[in-house]
Amino acid sequence: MSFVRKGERYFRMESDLTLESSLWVENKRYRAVLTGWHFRWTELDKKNRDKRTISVPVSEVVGVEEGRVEILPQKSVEDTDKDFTVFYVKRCSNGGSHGLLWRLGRTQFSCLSRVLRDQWTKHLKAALKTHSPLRPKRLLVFINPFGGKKKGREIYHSLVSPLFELAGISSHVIVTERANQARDHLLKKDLTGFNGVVCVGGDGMFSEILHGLIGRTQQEAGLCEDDPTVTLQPCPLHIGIIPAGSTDCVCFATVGVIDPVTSALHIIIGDSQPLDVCSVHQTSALVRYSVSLLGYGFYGDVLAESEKHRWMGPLRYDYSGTVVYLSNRSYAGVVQYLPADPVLSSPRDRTRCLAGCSVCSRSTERLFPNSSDSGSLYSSYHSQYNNDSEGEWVSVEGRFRCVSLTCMSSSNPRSPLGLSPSAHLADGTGDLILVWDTHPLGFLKFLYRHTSSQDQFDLPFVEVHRVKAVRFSLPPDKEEDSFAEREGQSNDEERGYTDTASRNGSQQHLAEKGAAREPTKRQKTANSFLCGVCCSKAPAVSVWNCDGEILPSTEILSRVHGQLVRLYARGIEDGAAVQDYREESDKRERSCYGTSLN
Ligand SMILES: Nc1ncnc2c1ncn2[C@@H]1O[C@H](COP(=O)(O)OP(=O)(O)OP(=O)(O)O)[C@@H](O)[C@H]1O
Ligand SMILES: CCCCCCCCCCCCC/C=C/[C@@H](O)[C@H](CO)NC(=O)CCCCC
Ligand SMILES: [Ca+2]
Repeated sequence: MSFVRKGERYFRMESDLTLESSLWVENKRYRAVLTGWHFRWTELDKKNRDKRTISVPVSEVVGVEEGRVEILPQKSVEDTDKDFTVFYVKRCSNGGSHGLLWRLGRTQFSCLSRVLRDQWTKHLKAALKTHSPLRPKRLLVFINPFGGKKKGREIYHSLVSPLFELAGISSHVIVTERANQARDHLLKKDLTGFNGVVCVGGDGMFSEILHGLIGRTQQEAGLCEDDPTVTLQPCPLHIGIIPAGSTDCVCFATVGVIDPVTSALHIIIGDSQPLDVCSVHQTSALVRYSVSLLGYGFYGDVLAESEKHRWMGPLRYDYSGTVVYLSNRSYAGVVQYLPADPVLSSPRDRTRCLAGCSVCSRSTERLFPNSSDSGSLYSSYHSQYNNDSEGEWVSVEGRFRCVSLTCMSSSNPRSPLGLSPSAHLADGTGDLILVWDTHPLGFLKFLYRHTSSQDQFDLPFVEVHRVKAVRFSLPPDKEEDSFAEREGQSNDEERGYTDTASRNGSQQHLAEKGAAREPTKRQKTANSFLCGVCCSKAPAVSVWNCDGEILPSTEILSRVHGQLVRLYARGIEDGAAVQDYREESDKRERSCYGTSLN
């Protein structure tokens, strides 16, 4: 430890990264301390009995500038030689809902001397380098100018680019001129020097980036994406999502809010959230990848219907949802699945995957057993299939309202807890949700529960399984020309739950779930009303909705690839948990977390 005399005051340096001295903020004197992990300042006013401390984790410092600096509404620098400005992440409440909004906090400090100022800026910058190894230096940014409300360019240039500049990140920006341009660029062009890829757009644009990066990584590793048994190579580049689409489900489910500034700050500080990805194959050829929804039946039909009403914008999903619901369809199918280890977690354990999730961390340890530091993460990737004994496939057959597979919760503003509230972002499994054919009011109840915290799986015609892989096929009599049939013809089968039990090849299964029981009089009335509204002829097959794209195949095999990509995110921060942390540290040292309680 050394004490350095400067003027009449002392400041203390314990090592290269720690520093302590008096600093002034708006004429008030503070005791400021930089330890390895935190930068804290406490007011030294005798009347300040509470000793309020502002504490910012070094990993959440966005930038350190000499002088008195503002960046909003535009950058201005008052170049005084005893001052410096620290920018950092500041959390704001999000109206009580999950997920916290992040904003740029800024404090301008004054020192007694220029030497001391230089010490502070030097130490803070060095601490940043040491504690944030994944901060990007150079990013490749794709903007979809037509996504959502067509505000992608404006959002990037007014809200995101100034923050990147402040953080010293250089970016190469490409405004796309056609669909799949970003994917093709990532597949073919030189990506040397980039730490990550940022997509400004919605789920469709994210999917392009996902396909481009996964494809490029496998090409370079000499792996065949078509083979569902191959252990794919995780992508070395991180993906950042700046939400600017009409549906931003991946952003919502991984950050907790749909907010460009919050997402930009996660990118800047180099947050890293691994994400499971499902590969979807048809007869040994890769069809697509999915992260949020691989859905047959209701969700496929809604997407197909919504394509006819694109002019309605995001409202088309509500409209199409109503039309499809009223058409009261169910589909025959054979679903086979490979259960995940039930000891690790369950889709009905009522836990939530939040920032720092222990289930996902254990999965990281299993997948990357020899990596103590994130730099060597990919070199030690553990094969998911060759070392595990695969386990036994389970098969069920019957009529379904919908069959859905999601490898994350897929929470979104429409459904704040998502399709599977206890699913994990990075545990190497997906949740298979089977909704057996049922009466219309039952299905409405199932859908409605997605909008509240009521358990949508606690219904007799719904089951959920945590799985590693899923196969879907048509029952033997429906195998031929399924896609053509959907497109052109229809069969004469009548719909409705009353015939479910007799047609079901899985009687025992249904009996267990109670779906085969006789309808009540009230249910019969509702059903006949709804069937009057719906079309009497419906196709025998549905389509697959794969993250908002219709798949060209009905019979598929899907496999979950644990942690195949990494996002600049950290999972959903629970407002209550951060509050608890704040109160804890308040009790301990009367500090607050990244923001002043004043
Ligand atoms: N310049 C472009 N012109 C036309 N389409 C584009 C362009 N750039 C990207 N796309 C495509 O637009 C689709 C939708 O983009 P995005 O997800 O950003 O917006 P969205 O409004 O949420 O989309 P959706 O129409 O799926 O709701 C993506 O699948 C992407 O491939
Ligand atoms: C009576 C109230 C009924 C309310 C029903 C709420 C059910 C909401 C569940 C929403 C699940 C969305 C899952 C994510 C899907 C995305 O990968 C995909 C691409 O953006 N979106 C769609 O396919 C868009 C298709 C959206 C289908 C609804
Ligand atoms: Ca998962």
